[in-house]
Amino acid sequence: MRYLTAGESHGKQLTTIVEGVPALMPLTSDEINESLLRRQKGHGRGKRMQIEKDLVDIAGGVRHGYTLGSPIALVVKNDDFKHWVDIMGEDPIDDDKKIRRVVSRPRPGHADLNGAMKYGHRDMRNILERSSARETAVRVAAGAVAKTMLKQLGINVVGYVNEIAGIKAEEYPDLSFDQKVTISEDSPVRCLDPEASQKMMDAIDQAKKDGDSIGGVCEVIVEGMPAGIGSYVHFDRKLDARIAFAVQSINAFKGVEFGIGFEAARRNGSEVHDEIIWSEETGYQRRTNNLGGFEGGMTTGMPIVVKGVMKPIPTLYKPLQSVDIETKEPFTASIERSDSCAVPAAAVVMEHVVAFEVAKAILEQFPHDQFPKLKKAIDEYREEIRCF
Ligand SMILES: Cc1cc2nc3c(=O)[nH]c(=O)nc-3n(C[C@H](O)[C@H](O)[C@H](O)COP(=O)(O)O)c2cc1C
Ligand SMILES: C=C(O[C@@H]1CC(C(=O)O)=C[C@@H](OP(=O)(O)O)[C@H]1O)C(=O)O
Repeated sequence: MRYLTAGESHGKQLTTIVEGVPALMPLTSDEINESLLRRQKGHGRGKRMQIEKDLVDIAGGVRHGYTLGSPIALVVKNDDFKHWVDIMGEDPIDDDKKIRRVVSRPRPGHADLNGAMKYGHRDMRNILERSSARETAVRVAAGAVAKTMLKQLGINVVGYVNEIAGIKAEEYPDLSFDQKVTISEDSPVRCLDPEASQKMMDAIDQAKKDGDSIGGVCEVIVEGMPAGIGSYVHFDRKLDARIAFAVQSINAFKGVEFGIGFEAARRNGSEVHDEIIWSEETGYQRRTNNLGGFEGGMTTGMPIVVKGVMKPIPTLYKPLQSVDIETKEPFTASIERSDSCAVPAAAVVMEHVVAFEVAKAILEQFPHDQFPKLKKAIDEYREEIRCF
C-alpha cells in the first residue's frame, strides 16, 4: 500500500491516490470526513481554518460503499482558492502583475529560502505553496482509509497532545483507549488532562497576543496489534523505523521517540526492558511497555506508543531577522496570516500517518487482494500467536 499527494495550499485542490487497498472493504466518505474535520479543530489555529470546510470527494476506487481493489483517488477542495484565482491560476500572467506579487522575503524556520535556492525560484510563493502543511489534509484522508481498514481488523489508533509550550499533561495510565478518544475529542487542545488543557489554551492566547508561536509534543497509541508485525531482517522493514520516518516527515516535526524514548539513556537495562509473562488465556505479554511496543523492528503485542515533537510555527507577527532576496537588504517583519499553535491538529495528522504505516506493514505481511481474506488471515495469525 502506498500513496502520493499533489496540490498547493491556495490552489484548486489537494489530491491523493492510495494504491494497494484490498477489494471488498467497506469504506465511505463519512469516515474520511470525520478525520478531516478533527484535523481542522484545535485552539490556536489562524483565520484559514475558518475559510476551509474540508470534505472529501472520493473520485475513484470505491463503489456502493466498498473498495474495488483499484487505486483510491481522494480530493479535498481548497475553499480559499476563490480568493487566489489570479495568483494561483495555471495561465501565464503579465510580468507587471507577476513582479508586484513576488514573495522575496524568506521566513526563518520555513522552507522558503532553501527551497528557492534548490529549485531556482525567485518567487518564493512557488515554494511555500507546496511546503505548506495544507498538504496534511490529504495525508489525513489517506490515513483515514488505513484507519478504517485497521478498525475492521481490531486495531485502533488515537492521537492526542501531551505538552504545549512546556506545559505537560499528567499521565493517566488507567484511562481506557475509548476514554482517551473521548476526552481528547472534548478538549480544545486535544489533551487528556483538563487542568493542563486550560493552561495550554492560556499559553496559546498569550503567544498570539505577543505575535509569537509555540510548539509541543503529540502522542499516538495503537492498540490491538498482534506481536511480530514488521521485521528485523532489513533496515527498511523495521516498522518502528518506518513510523519514525512518517512522523518526522510531518511539517514542523523535529523528533520522535517510542515508549520511554530518550529516558532510556538515563536508566539501567533492568529498569528499561519489558519482562515477559505468559498465561493460557492471553499467551505472551509484557509486565511493562517501556519500549513502546517494539523490539527488533517488530511489534511486541503491547500497544505502540510513539511521541513526536513539533517546533513552534515559523510564520511570526513578531519580527525575526531575515534578508530580502531581491534587494539583499535585511528586514525584520514577516506578516503572513498564520496559526500560532497547530499542535492539536498535528496530533490528528500524526495519528493518521502512523495508521498508514501500520496498515502498510500488515498488508506486506498478509498480502491479500480481498479484504475478507486479509481479515481471516489476521484472525488465524492472532490464534497462532496466542498458542505459540
Ligand atoms: C497542522 C500544521 C499547521 C501548520 N501551520 C503553519 C502556519 O500557519 N504557518 C507556518 O508558518 N507554519 C505552519 N506549519 C509548519 C510549517 O508547515 C513547517 O514549519 C514548514 O513546512 C517547514 O518545514 P519543517 O518545519 O518541517 O522544516 C504548520 C504545520 C502543521 C503540521
Ligand atoms: C491550510 C492549512 O494550514 C496552513 C499551513 C501553513 C503552513 O505554512 O504550513 C500556513 C497557513 O496557511 P495560510 O497561509 O493559508 O493561512 C495554515 O493555515 C491547513 O492545515 O489546512
